[in-house]
Amino acid sequence: MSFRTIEWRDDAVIMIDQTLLPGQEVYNTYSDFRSVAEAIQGMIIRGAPAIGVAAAMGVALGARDIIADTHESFFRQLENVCDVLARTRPTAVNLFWGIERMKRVAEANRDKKLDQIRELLKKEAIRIEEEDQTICHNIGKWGATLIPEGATVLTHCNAGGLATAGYGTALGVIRAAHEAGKNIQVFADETRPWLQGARLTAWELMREGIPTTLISDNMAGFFMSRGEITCCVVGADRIAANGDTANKIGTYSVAVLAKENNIPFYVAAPVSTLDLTLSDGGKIPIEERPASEVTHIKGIEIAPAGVRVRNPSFDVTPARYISAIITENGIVSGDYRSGLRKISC
Ligand SMILES: CSC[C@H]1O[C@H](OP(=O)(O)O)[C@H](O)[C@@H]1O
Repeated sequence: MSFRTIEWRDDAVIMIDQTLLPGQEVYNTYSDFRSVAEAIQGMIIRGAPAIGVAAAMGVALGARDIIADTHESFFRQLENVCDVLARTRPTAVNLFWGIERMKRVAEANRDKKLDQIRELLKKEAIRIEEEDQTICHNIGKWGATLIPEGATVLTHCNAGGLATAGYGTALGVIRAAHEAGKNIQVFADETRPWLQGARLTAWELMREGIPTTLISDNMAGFFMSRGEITCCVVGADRIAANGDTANKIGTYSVAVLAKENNIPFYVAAPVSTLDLTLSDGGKIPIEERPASEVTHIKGIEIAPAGVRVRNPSFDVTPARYISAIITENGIVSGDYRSGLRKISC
């Protein structure tokens, strides 16, 4: 990949600015938790696993800056740091998973000195980023077994290195199949309105010489109906206990079209994206983002001023449209409720 999505360096957090891609590869430095929260909310960094890492590093930055004479004061202020980060985006469960993991480390070491707790939180945040690399490679290995030689794989949004700590989930499957010499090619949905496919997925795959064709979202059905798509692989932001999956808006449409055309539709995600507390996808919170993301592209207005806009950033694909869910622990299909519970352990 030769880019870094996010990195802890010299007691600061370095992130590539994804709003400037593909035109500019710019790295920003963040020294406080509030600016990390703003980066998550503004999609400087985005993608479920990536914002989980960013939130964890934000907690570590916040803990470092807390001024407290007592543990009670420290932990009360740490709670506020976590709340600010938790309020950035509601759908990707990885964000809350990362924050809760950091809270557990702090709680488990409540008996230590404050500076020791701060150091342990920094190490945990770095560990989460490092673990994600391994997790995504394992997702790739499992998922590549589902990708036939010479396949044309359609993907939606960006579930790539930019959405994780570097290797990707859906793009991890694609990378692993490519690295295994399967001569695959990719059709990438542009993914309106934020254009993660056009701006990020195409950028990632072209850098690695993976043959990629960019299409507008409304073309996916056309190519499926003409037999040009072998399978679909997408990421996820939250997977309910029954397998219903929240992912970027438009994923549901791709899944229904895939079913209609008898094309396998796969979801690739780490087990940290599972939310087994939710029985089904109807309870997954769906983020609504600013109207300007729909009415403007790169600051250029493409709709009449004042037009009414809805901008749900995710939709939920019912499990019946999902052929299999690929995780770092293996592949689940069929009875998702029991399969996901087993694979999550
Ligand atoms: C492995 S990334 C999962 C998921 O996150 C993206 O959403 P966003 O770009 O708004 O953060 C997209 O839904 C990806 O599939």
